[in-house]
Amino acid sequence: MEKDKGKPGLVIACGGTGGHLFPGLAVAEAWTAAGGRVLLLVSEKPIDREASRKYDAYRFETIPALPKPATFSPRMLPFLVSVWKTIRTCRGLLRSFQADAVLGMGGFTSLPPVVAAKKAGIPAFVHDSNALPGKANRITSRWCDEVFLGMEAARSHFPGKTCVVTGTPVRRELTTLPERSAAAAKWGLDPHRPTLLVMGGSQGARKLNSLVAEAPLDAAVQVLHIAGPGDESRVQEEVGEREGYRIVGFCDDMASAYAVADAVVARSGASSLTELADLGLPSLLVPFPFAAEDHQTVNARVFEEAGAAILEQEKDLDGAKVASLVSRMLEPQERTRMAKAAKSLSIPDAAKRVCEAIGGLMEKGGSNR
Ligand SMILES: CC(=O)N[C@H]1[C@@H](OP(=O)(O)OP(=O)(O)OC[C@H]2O[C@@H](n3ccc(=O)[nH]c3=O)[C@H](O)[C@@H]2O)O[C@H](CO)[C@@H](O)[C@@H]1O
Repeated sequence: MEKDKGKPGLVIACGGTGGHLFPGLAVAEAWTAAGGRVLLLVSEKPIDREASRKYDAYRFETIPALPKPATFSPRMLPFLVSVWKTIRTCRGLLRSFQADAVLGMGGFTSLPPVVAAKKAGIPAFVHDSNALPGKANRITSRWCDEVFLGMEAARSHFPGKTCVVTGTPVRRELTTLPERSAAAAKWGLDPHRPTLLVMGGSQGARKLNSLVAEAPLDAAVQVLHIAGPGDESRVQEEVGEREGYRIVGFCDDMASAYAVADAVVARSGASSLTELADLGLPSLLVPFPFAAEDHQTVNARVFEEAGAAILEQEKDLDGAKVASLVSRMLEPQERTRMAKAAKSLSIPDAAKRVCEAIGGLMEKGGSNR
């Protein structure tokens, strides 16, 4: 590919899930706005295709998603062979794009591009958005010049590394929401009624969906329920015909969804939490129980301790309890108090901070490895 001379080229590895892709896209927006070029590396997973559809102005390349098997599993050898092959593919991509820096947004999909950057003598960075960083990022950080963090709580997990708390980048479209009335009209909802947004992360959440579907919510409360790809019709069956209850599969207009919400029931993935903090939305957080090392509980605890959220484990909930907690969050005084606490956790301009940190290191003369 022709290099657009003078424009610094950043490769962003952000495949595997919305929690990597969307912050990666936010960095792409900030980097190009500052005059740079970007190449986004995603996986072949359907969620990456679905979630990146709206962003076709950017150049995307796919590399394999690399789920790491257990250390002594017979699948370890094929995994290492795939990592090695993907590092070679990435070296070719970095060369043809004439990359000046590489940023991994998490997961083992970030490892090969970061290692390829080290081999090419290009500065490399990793961003971790969770309070308890993933194993992949802890390993990948060994090849990185600096580590960017979404939350201060993660710092102690990267001993000996230079860590910068940048916050987690949020897409530009979520920084200014549409009018509530326009958003309500889009979803066929009444802007004057209290509205609950239900979201299970970019890949949905079956059990959480059912808990809300069976909750005997106050009749005045409307619901916008993002069921996730593939779970829409099952949730619709569970809910039945209920006035003021909208169900969608994957939502490609989160700005309109947030604009109509007064309170949220959600998993506690880091990007969702960052958005709730930025927008000052009270939440009932139900961590995905099988998330690696239970990191979603650690994330949710940060919000619970700040008074921004109610934290409940899925196993301790039933429909009736969900309904009572939702009523509590929607009570005006409680809602205001929680909204303020959520806002206090917001780190604005995270994408800009990431870009400035990368640019700063590039100016200092690139990789210090
Ligand atoms: C199950 C699991 O292990 N999930 C992890 C995954 O994020 P996962 O993708 O599950 O969840 P996150 O909350 O981090 O991100 C969801 C993102 O998708 C967007 N969205 C969601 C639904 C939808 O229909 N449309 C849409 O655009 C949200 O606005 C948000 O930006 O990586 C995160 C970052 O390491 C972790 O914190 C999560 O714990």
